[in-house]
Amino acid sequence: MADDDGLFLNLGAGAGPARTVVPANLRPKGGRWKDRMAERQLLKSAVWQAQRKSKAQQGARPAAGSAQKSERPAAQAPVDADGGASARQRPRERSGATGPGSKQVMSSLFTKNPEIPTVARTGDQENRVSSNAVLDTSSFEGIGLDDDMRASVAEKMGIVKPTAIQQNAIPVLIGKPILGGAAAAAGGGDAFDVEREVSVEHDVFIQAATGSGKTLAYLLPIFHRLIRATALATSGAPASRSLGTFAIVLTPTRELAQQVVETALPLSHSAGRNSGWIVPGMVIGGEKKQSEKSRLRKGIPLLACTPGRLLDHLENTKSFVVDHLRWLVLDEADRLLELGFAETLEKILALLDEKARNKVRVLGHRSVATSLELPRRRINVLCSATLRDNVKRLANESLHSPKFVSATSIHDSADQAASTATGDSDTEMAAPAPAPDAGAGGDRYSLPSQLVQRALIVPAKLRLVTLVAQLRNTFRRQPASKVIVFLLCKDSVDFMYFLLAHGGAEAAATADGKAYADDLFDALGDDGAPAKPSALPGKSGPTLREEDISLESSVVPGVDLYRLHGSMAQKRRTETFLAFSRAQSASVLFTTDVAARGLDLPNVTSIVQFDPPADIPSYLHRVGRTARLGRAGEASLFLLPSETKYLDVLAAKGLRPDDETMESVLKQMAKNTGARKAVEWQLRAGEVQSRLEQFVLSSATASGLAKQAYLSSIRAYATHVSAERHIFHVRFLHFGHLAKAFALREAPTQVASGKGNNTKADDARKDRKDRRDQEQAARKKPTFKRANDISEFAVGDVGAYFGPRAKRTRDAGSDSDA
Ligand SMILES: Nc1ncnc2c1ncn2[C@@H]1O[C@H](COP(=O)(O)OP(=O)(O)OP(=O)(O)O)[C@@H](O)[C@H]1O
Repeated sequence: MADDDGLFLNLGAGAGPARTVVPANLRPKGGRWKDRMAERQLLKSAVWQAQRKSKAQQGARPAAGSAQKSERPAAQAPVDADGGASARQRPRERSGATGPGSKQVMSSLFTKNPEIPTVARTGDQENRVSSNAVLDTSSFEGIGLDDDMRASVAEKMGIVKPTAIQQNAIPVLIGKPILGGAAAAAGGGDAFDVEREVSVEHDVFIQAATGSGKTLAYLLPIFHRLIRATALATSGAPASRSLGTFAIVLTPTRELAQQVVETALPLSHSAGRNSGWIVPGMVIGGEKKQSEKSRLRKGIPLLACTPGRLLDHLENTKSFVVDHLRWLVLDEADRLLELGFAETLEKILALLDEKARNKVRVLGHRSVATSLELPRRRINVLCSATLRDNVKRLANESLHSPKFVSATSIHDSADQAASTATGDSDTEMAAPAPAPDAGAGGDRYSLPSQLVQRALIVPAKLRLVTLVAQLRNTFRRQPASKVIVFLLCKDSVDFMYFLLAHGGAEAAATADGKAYADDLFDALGDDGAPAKPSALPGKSGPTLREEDISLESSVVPGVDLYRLHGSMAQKRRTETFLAFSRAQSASVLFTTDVAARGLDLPNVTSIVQFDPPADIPSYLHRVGRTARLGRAGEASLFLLPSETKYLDVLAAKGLRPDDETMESVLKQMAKNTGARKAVEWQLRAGEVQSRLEQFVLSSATASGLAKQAYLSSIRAYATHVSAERHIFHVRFLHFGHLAKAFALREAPTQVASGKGNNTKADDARKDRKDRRDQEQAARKKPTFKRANDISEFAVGDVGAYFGPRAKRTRDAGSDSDA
């Protein structure tokens, strides 16, 4: 007994009332009466649980059904002494625990959980050489970048060497000079200035891992050529904004457009006077069309925009001059297609082609607009981190004489490119460390090889506390971490943001006058760090305020919390995006997939996919927000035991996250309280959960948000793609257990009564409809027009594919730009 300083519940079968032995380090001592009371409540509940279990054991049967079948536990499954899930993974701790007189601790969190399947460790993820780093062996000089530009890129952006994709793409986009044939190539006009060298122009497909510098891979050559054209112009219309737009960059989201402009801004101030006129700007909707029109009238030589709004201006804005357009870049091409922009893209391409046909271009060095330094025709550039079938089709239909450029190779066709993951290139170039590419089903994906991926199988009841533990551990290990937590829907984002901001507040007088007086930090032993809630709830408790860009967390001390989703006002979205990007200190961004694609949020150290991604590309883009440009990064994926098969889906695409156990995360959280034994860390976890639940009970806003998040995420869960519905199916969810993940003590009645739940008949009907749709789609001539996913953004043409927006339950990260 002396060495057993854990909570001890003696439950001899039929041996009368349970005896509770409280160890010295856990015994309520001193402090406020409320703390002692809370502690006593916990102990009481443990005794009660133990007694129930003891009764259950008398008629115990083996648990039925595998976890894969259902998250719902068997009605009378035996309850393990230290929690079903953990005990099954650690047979030694489990052994003897259920016998009469054995040591046992009960927490409702650790009982009646489904079995956690064992996941094989891949174990080869640490210490990999990075695949998207800057190349030491190369230089911008070596790939022909203009001297002045090189100098100012180094000075203004601190960028001195190219990444592998830049090393390969920049020379192709700059154009290799060849001799002869100038007059003919130049259309016979202006022979005076037609010189010996004419570029061979290729459209370009740029495919590289996330965070490998694709944006500069196309921006640098555009600026290089415009600056040279300016420098060599001898007469004609002077270089100025009034010449109109020379390059258009199409992006799927407004944030991405904004990011392109931010990246381009320092370039426009490079190379002295020759670049000053190359002003980057954007039209993305969200502001008055009239003010966009007036900016277009002034001229925007480098225009970043979203597709709907571009098409609108092309059709309706007379002062939008594209006579000299030389580049059309489709950034994140795969996402543009997924969002259903295919038709819009087609119209844009057709309109631009038509406008170019009507324009007779006479080339020569006299003026910028006609300069031979620029491509003779419009160059289309497609950028993507994935080479999926739909993107390949778009490439085949929209690119002329294309080059497929990756970090390791340059090819003439998409199929050649897809067939070579690394090496085996048409053209020699520096080969970075091979990234884990996968090519199943003709798709090709690449991830930074230094990224460490983990999967955590967590029963529904323990999801919330494990997330809290995960975040606390991360910041304890690396206090300056930046973390992004991906969630399924905007309501979950609002709830988590609010809960983690206020849920650990030291004291709060709530609406009904009760005091919320739990001190989470005592429970977690935060080395005496005082809880500093961002806003101590006032009389009516805290509220979710639009004007707060960030809140200081009271649950994960010293950490600033941000949130981002498509239902936020555009201004707030922009401010949040910028604030989180610039944050230098510990911060967490809760977001939907609105932040998954293309956003360059510097120094993000870890990604937590608390809700699984909608599909594989989403997985790829989410985790791609870390481990950028050669930096280290880690990504963890939370799965329910019933979702374990998703690991096979990932493995089929070459994505093999390592297993991380929930216990290790929870133990780690409790470690600095001195808790070592299962009874201790489980008690800590139970306390955290219980206190978050108390907060939700005590705050009207929190409980409203929790219920809304709970209902919305169940609805969103039902929208998983049909191919994965055998894994992600509402039928597998245990609504009562899931409520705990939202700090609710029970499932809100709307769902519990079955209103929010799909019936078997509903599921069967949906399956039949999906099958019919698939068959219909298969009968049609293959085309890149079909969106293959439910949009996170609900933009433009999405309605045409999926019906009215109101029906969608995933986050409507709206980018409506039209
Ligand atoms: N040669 C370089 N040297 C140093 N930093 C660079 C270099 N090229 C790009 N960067 C920086 O690397 C970061 C990632 O670049 P970028 O956003 O273009 O990557 P990406 O490949 O487009 O990623 P994603 O696929 O996620 O959109 C940016 O902050 C950018 O400024």
